Amino acid sequence: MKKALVGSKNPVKIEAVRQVLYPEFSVSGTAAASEVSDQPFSDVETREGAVNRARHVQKRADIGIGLEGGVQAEENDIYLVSWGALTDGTGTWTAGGARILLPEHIAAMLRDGVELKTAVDHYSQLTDTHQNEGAVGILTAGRVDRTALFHHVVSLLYGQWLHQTGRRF
Ligand SMILES: O=P(O)(O)OP(=O)(O)OP(=O)(O)OC[C@H]1O[C@@H](n2cnc3c(O)ncnc32)[C@H](O)[C@@H]1O
Ligand SMILES: [Mg+2]
Repeated sequence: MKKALVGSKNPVKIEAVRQVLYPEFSVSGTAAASEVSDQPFSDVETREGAVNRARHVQKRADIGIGLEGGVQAEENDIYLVSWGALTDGTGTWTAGGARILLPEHIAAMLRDGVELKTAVDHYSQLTDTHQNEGAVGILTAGRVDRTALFHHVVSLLYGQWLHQTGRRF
């Protein structure tokens, strides 16, 4: 079986990739440096983190996948953003996920330098939300959780790869 390696140990990221790639690929995750801030603060930085993670892990698998969460400011608002990258060593494909407005209480903590996962745990009075429903799950009353958000991103990545390398339309 071909091997896909995810550049993270976060179970929600690995599960999102497994849902899309298994059984065509075996799927596992390992720590990989994003080489960006722990809290990426723009689409550019978040995308770069995803690409770096994917490239680092691809050397140990057939395809490498990087998924990165971040935030992007628009006027006075801050949005949660998600980016993904897939590389097979010959090319790299990228895609972004849905974005959602962060409540002002969370946005204010981010402006003070607090990491999103800490702000969301504080806001929700829960723990380890980033490895479970995620900010998006909390903010949508469970309608869209973090696995579902990354699932969509991974489908976009895998679909692009099939389209351009497998010539499937
Ligand atoms: O172990 P890794 O793969 O690093 O997983 P992570 O949960 O830290 O996720 P990211 O590094 O991709 O996310 C960057 C920051 O944004 C936070 N974040 C992003 N999306 C989130 C979400 O849906 N819920 C909670 N925190 C989120 C995350 O916890 C980090 O503080
Ligand atoms: Mg992280």
